[in-house]
Amino acid sequence: MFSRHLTSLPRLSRGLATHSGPLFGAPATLHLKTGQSFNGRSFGAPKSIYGETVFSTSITSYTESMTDPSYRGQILVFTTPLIGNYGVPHNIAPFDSQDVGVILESQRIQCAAVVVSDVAERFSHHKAVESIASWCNRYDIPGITGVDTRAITRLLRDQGTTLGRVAVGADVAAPPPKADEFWDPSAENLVDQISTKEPYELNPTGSIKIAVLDFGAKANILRALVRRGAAVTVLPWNYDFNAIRDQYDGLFLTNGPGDPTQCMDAALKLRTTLAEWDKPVFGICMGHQIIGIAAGLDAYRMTFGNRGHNQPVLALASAGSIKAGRVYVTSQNHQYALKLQDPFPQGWEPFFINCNDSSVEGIKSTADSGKKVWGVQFHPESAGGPLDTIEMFTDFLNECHAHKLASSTNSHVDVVSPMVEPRPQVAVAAAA
Ligand SMILES: NC(=O)CC[C@H](N)C(=O)O
Repeated sequence: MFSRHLTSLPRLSRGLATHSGPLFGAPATLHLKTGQSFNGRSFGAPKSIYGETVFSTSITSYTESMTDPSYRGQILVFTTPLIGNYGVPHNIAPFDSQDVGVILESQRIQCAAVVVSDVAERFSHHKAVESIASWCNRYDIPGITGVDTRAITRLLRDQGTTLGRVAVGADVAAPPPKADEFWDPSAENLVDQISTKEPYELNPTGSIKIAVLDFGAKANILRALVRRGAAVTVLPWNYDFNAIRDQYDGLFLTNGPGDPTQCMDAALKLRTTLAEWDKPVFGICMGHQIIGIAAGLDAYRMTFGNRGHNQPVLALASAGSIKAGRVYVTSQNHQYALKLQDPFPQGWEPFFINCNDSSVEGIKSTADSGKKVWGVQFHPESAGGPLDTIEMFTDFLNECHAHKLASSTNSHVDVVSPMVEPRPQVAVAAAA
């Protein structure tokens, strides 16, 4: 099977990369800190790397997953056996204030390494310009293929997310690393490494002003706001938003990598915001965890987290487009979650619960709290789909418009209508 892939290398000439040396074939081994090792073949960058080994049950969208900044520091095991069959698109969208400059979730591959059962070198898609191996090579990301990803996943599911090392080439012959040699990305503030260093604006002429705290934003979150007419100011994760909050109609907190308790600075600032500011606030994944911590909930580390595009969540309350009692299929990528506690902090209630493991999937301010604040553990914007909950962005912006109207003398209110996500437009423009 492996040799079949070698036959399609000429196709790489359409790509952007130049390559020195073979993209496939060197021996490679995945070592887990718990003592297990899996031998396969290397693809992408021929280098060894440490990381946290996690698995994703996504069937498609490896390009979006690999560019998701929340995967920073992680060795990503795909449970889907064949990865790479539709190649990798050109990841540059024409930059203007309407969009975020890329068609994937960020400008580069963010995960530390990828683990695949059967990587496809022969790829086919009208937007593809290179193979996953070529792409990994350009971003210096190692991959390992030809390993039993089902066995690895079952291990990770039983023993939990585990530190690992992908050893490539000469390192394969070396003994496995000792327990204290493994690098733990969660011990670092990964958010600080990835968040924007300076504020910047998108769509400055938009009809409603939204501040975004960037914990490692996926591009499609910014697109989802801009496409619905928001003027977006993206701020560093620990920016003193309270000093400028009067300029904005709403606050959004993004996804981000690592342990949320590394971002206590942001949670404490947000606690002040929530106490003193009554405009709408919406957070996704890391943003939701920060809202929860600010509200007085605790975050904990799950055994193996939830990663995939097929996570069912049950709505416990109705708000905007979300109806209590319905199950929504969602995209997720998280290792931490908010603890379900009874009673919930005053003024807060659970919003969603995971149908598989009963973890908290969302919280919201109660109707009598006088606030409009929501956090969701899943990704409503999911670029890889499903889009069951995408209209939560419309709901958020409509609440911002309504609040703006209520606090002004102007009687006209802009209303954002539910919309079909025009996601492919950006990609078409890039490919043309
Ligand atoms: N996608 C995210 O924002 C993930 C949040 C956090 N890093 C976690 O793993 O739980």
